[in-house]
Amino acid sequence: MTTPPTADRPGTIWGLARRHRLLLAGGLLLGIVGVGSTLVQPVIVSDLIEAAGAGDPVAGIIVLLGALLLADAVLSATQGYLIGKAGENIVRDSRVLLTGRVLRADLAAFQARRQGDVHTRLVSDTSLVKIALSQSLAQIAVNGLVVIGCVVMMAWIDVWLLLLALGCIGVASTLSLWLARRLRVVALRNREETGEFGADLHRVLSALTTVKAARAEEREQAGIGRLAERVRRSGVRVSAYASVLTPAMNVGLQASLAAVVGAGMARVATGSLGLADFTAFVMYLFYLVSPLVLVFMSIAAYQQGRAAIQRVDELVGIPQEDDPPAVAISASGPAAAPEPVPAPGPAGVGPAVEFRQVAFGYGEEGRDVLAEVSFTVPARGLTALVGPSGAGKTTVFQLIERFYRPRRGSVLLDGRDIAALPLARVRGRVGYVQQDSPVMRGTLRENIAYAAPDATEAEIRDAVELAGLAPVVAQLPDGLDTVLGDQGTGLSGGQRQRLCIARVLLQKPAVMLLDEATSHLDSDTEAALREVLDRVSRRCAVIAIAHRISTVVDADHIVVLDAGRVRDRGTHAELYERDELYRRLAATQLSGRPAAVAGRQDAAAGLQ
Ligand SMILES: Nc1ncnc2c1ncn2[C@@H]1O[C@H](COP(=O)(O)OP(=O)(O)OP(=O)(O)O)[C@@H](O)[C@H]1O
Repeated sequence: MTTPPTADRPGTIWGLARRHRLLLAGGLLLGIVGVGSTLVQPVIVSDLIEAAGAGDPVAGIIVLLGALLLADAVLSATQGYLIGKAGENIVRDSRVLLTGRVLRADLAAFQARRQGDVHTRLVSDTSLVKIALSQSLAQIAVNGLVVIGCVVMMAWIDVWLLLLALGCIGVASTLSLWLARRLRVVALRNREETGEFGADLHRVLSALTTVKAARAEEREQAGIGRLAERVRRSGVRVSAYASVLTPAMNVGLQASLAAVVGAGMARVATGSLGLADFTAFVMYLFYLVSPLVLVFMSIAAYQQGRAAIQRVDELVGIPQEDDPPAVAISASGPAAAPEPVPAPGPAGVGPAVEFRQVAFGYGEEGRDVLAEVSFTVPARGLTALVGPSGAGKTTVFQLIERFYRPRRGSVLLDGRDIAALPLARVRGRVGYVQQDSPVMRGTLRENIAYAAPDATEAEIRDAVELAGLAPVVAQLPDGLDTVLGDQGTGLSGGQRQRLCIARVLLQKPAVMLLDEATSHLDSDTEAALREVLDRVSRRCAVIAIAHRISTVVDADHIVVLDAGRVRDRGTHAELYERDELYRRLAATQLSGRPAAVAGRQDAAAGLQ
């Protein structure tokens, strides 16, 4: 279920970095000019020594040296700013890209991942991407150039002294490169473990009341503490490799400095090397030290960043919900534009939803949760879906929303296979009040208008009124502008259900799905809401999963699901008469009352 690469999906983080190549190149260019001004300084100092020794005027040389030092500082500051800006741009782009990929991810692929790990990749791994792609690479490039320049100038002054210096530095460099490679491995492990830590924290915090009620705080703290300890251990290993890297280089450099000073002084004493040249050589060696150390430190940072890039890239590749392509591509080139999606038929004509021989299971290998399910839902009226727990009722709704695709058979909306319809169209025509009444942090108004952000104030108030939410809003200090906490804290379960119903009413869908949407309501509120649904069902199809007999009795059609199969269809009276499972459900699960009483009352209700 992957979406082919498109123009707005560059594929990798490197693609994003290329978008900011101008800034990166500008920064690099300034860095290179700065390198030039750095490299020329020892030559000028050498000239200064010679001029001073010969008694020539030195003022001009001193001014030139001062100007070079100033230029060096300005260039280095501007370079740092440009590279930093490019880095921030890359972080923003990668976060926007990742957010889009995650929001449009195939639901099964998304659910297979740990949510906290996704969060870690989005928030902290993207920050490391910046360090790798902008700062580290720029440091490696600019400081690498300084190193190369110094080596060239040193070779120009005295090749033998250079070979001596490089011999000592070479050993240290080889060791440092090996350390850098090891560092990448441990850094990747550290990122993975940080992801696991985030995932577990997310698991616990999203079920905090359950943790408290189960008195599991200590157990959870200990478990998360163990993960934190694993992160600490791999983090310490990262620090160990990173901190050995610089001293390893330093030792090599100091050894080479000692060797060069010893051998160089001997050469100066014999007169085979001039003092001015020797001074310039030693200056280049000093200039080499910190860029070389920086190169290796940047390699270390880059290796850590690469681990993050790998994780970010992997998340970018998450399978996407497949939308039918806008233009079909055939072997002979682009085919004609796709058929236009027909507008819904006139009132009451044709079924709103139809299941044709649908089989479905979660995951590639999972068992069939639905098998050969066929039924139709008229364009108007209330259709109830009943069946024992686990029969597949919610799954039916998820297929209508096209959260998942059937393994076999087809789901039709307005007579069209939803597999061929644009997702936005399917979800625009279907309103879904979910079982767990999801409400987000934000105001009541934002939550209600979530699926219809352009709704007018009057429309919002109508929906609030219809959903029976008006008395709740009236009691809240800021009315519709009251801010709700995460998962809608601040509202009761029943109030959240009404909010979700208002949200869907505002959307004015052609098909309204209600999954246990009235289970938390008291009987008065439910009766009022049933009247509303009755009215709504005169202008659209309402499909309700209900355990309450009151909803089922009123339904125009009832579909009985059992173990993923349609067992029977009919009205309450018909089913009560002929279906043993339905009678049992009506007597126990549907009513929650003792079988004998429920049977009497329900039969009476059904025969009304
Ligand atoms: N995301 C999922 N991944 C794997 N299996 C799932 C998933 N969701 C549901 N199932 C399985 O699919 C079957 C049908 O679940 P479904 O939620 O559709 O039942 P239901 O009839 O709505 O049950 P209830 O009345 O208890 O809500 C169950 O056996 C369940 O374990």
